Amino acid sequence: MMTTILRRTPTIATARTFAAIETFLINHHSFLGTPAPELVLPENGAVGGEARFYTVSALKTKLGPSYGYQVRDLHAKSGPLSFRASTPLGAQFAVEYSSEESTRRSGDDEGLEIAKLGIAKEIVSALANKGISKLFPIQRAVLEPAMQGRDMIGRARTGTGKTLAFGIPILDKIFKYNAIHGRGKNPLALVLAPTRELAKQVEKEFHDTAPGLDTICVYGGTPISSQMRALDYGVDVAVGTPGRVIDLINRGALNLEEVQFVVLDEADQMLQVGFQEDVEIILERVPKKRQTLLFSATMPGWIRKLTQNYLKDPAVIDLVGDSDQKLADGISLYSIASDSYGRASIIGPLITEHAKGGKTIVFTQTKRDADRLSYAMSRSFRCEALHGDISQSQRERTLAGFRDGNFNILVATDVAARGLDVPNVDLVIHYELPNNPEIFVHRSGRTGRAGKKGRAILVYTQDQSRAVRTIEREVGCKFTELPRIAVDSKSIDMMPDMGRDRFTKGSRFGGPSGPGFSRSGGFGRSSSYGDSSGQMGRSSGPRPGRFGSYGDSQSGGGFSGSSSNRGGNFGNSGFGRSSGFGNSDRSGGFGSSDRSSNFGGFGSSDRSGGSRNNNSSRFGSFGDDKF
Ligand SMILES: Nc1ncnc2c1ncn2[C@@H]1O[C@H](COP(=O)(O)OP(=O)(O)OP(=O)(O)O)[C@@H](O)[C@H]1O
Repeated sequence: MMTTILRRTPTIATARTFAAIETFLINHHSFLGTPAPELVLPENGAVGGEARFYTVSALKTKLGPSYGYQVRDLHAKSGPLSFRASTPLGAQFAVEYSSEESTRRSGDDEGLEIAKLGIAKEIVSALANKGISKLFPIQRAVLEPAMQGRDMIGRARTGTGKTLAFGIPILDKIFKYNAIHGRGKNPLALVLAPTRELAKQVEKEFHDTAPGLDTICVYGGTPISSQMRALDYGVDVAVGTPGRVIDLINRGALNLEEVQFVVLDEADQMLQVGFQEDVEIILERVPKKRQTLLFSATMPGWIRKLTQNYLKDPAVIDLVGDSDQKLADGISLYSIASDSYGRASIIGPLITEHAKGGKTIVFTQTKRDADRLSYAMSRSFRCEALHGDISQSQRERTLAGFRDGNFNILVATDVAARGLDVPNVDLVIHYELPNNPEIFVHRSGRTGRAGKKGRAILVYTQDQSRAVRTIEREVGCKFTELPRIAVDSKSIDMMPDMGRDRFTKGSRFGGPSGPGFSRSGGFGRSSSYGDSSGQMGRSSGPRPGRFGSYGDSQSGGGFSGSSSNRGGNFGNSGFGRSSGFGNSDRSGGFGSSDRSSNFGGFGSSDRSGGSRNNNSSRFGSFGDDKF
């Protein structure tokens, strides 16, 4: 109670605050049957005579320790003076750039000097502490329209700084807004991300960039109560995964009525079927008058059409454009053929040869393969697995250990494909073909970030060679073929089961090449990468061609371009609205164009409770543990 009184108290507390506290103490202690402590007014901090104003810090010093009460300021951190009590009237952000800056902007292709942009000093110095003093191209391109309040679709290659591209203008605007209106309890910005790890990373980048603002990251797999408490103290920015955000809304803990900025990071994934329903539930709670920003390194054609539902007159900032090359510049690509049995055994030699002591991420299609491969490799290397069936606390420990260099090889499902920014990942190995070209771009993009160089190696079976060419065409890249690595039977025996059942689920590239391939109804390997039980499909919405495979269809496997609606129970993987890309008229080629959802099975929830008030519950959850 006292905490609440003081938390809701402006930085300057009046005698009224004291009266409220006094009453509380008397009532509370009479209830306990103990004498109420005498309230000692602070000597310091009084402003003016009889008005008796006291600083909150004086109150905290005096009252907190003396009486054993926890006393907190409004939000966890100190902010600008005054308290924003009313609902804001909409964006009131005027940003002037210095003329010097304007000149620079129109000129050369050097990064803009952040210190000269009129951005809040705190942001400038926080960025400088991180060694960031000039904007990257996407940041430069986004800044002005973002500052003008434009909705936006932003595309730039992996590792080119998209987080700060939307982060800097939003944080700057919040600083300026708070300076005028004071700080409020409800967030002004909401950032949605598809995985917990990415949400955490984005929140950390926001926090590091604006330490004076309060940011929170909300995601499943962690106690909701602490997130509710933190929200109750008030935040400026909420970052989270959709499931947990909805939970918090339903529990009345997260109020989005004051949100003025919404970001969908990895927008093409956030708007894939499954996530999209959750995103829509959330957007219904956000004021219509807002600025919405969609960012990703990949923006398939369908997304542009879909965004009309979410964006008003968006500025499209596309630094990839029609360029054939969709990968980040510094990534060298290699491919290597292997048969299914031998593929696990060649990973070690590939790492030894190509990682050169740096970090490696090996991407598998299934959680089971991630576990098995990491287990098998752990006999010779220090490595760990990361996927959605691992407890959240272990996921966090694993990622932290990988970042810190406690081990250098991470074997992960596509839960790690998007957004993760781990320094010094020198090598990415696609242990199996990804489900679609977007995922290939994102997986590969875990290396070669922020101007650094990196390598990505695609392992394929001989009968997937057509699919490899298709990737080259779609991604605008060229693989350098590595010589086959001879594998002796002893090392295969050390990798029991690896590769034997790959095609019972998993990649939509490539035809069957190993025993254990089982197809149901002709396209059973329809892509779920969780082992999670699939739910039903849903028939709604005219989204074509999402079942296409781009396998080599020697065996008739390339199911291409069902014109179907969403969903269906295909194969053994549950939810089948996965992934085609390519033309539906190309049998066995990429399914036509659209919505290349790459995930089939619905994993269990990112939501730890709360009611779902919407038909999307029929899908089970789309939490990130589906990967
Ligand atoms: N202006 C800058 N100067 C130096 N480093 C920067 C700058 N902007 C961002 N970075 C760094 O570049 C790295 C990549 O940034 P970020 O993760 O935002 O990339 P991204 O474009 O979002 O990548 P992805 O598409 O994989 O999500 C981060 O480590 C970030 O701190």
